Amino acid sequence: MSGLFPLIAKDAVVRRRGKVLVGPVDLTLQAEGVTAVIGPNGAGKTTLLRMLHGIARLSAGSVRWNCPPDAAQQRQAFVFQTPVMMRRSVRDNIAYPLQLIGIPKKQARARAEEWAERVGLQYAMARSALMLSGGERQKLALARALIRAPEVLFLDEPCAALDGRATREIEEILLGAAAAGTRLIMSTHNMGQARRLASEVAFVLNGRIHEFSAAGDFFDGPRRPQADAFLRGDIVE
Ligand SMILES: Nc1ncnc2c1ncn2[C@@H]1O[C@H](COP(=O)(O)OP(=O)(O)OP(=O)(O)O)[C@@H](O)[C@H]1O
Repeated sequence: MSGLFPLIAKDAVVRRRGKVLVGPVDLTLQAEGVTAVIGPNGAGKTTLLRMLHGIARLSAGSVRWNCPPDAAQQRQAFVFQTPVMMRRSVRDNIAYPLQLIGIPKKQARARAEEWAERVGLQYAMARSALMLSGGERQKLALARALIRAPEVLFLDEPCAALDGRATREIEEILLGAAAAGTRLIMSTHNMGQARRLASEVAFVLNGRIHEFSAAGDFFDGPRRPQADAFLRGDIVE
């Protein structure tokens, strides 16, 4: 099986109702690292992630992985900002992606147990997923995404509205996934989180990638004035 990377976007544009939401974007992502997508509200971070993942229809340009699109899709997962829970147990929710690809229920449930333990949800396996707290829901969403060992995991604000402790726990899971070889591409409003996790930063403003740099360089001294203003907490439009 060939590598998924590089991911190459060329002049990629997502337009809806005559308005450009993202683009044109030229971006090459390599196999290594954790990419943080940052920028003000409404800048286009979510749309950019959806575009790269292949679930936002392109209006122009291209987004290509190093393998055919169907195969690439199978090798990725996406954790949405507000994950959808099935009205079933935590165990069934985590096991579901494996059942979808034909793994027998018993085996899928055994793997779900392993993942519940890794994300710290083993105590909640029999509970309805609808009863979980925000932090628990995110852990479930991560276990459900990681159970198929995706090569790439997109995350849209995985810690939005979580407190410090839940954020730390989620970050530990993410670092574990990255160490195990999953490529992370995530949006975040939390600059502390971007500093802790990211090896590279894409700064998005008005649907364009204004700056794409190694995280250390970006946080030490962004090249673009808008990025600098954003990091200082100014309102950037
Ligand atoms: N399907 C759609 N049709 C029309 N406009 C949309 C659609 N989806 C998003 N938008 C608009 O596109 C812009 C970018 O939205 P997006 O959610 O990508 O930004 P964001 O940077 O993720 O924002 P936030 O930080 O607030 O989550 C916003 O102005 C939003 O209202």
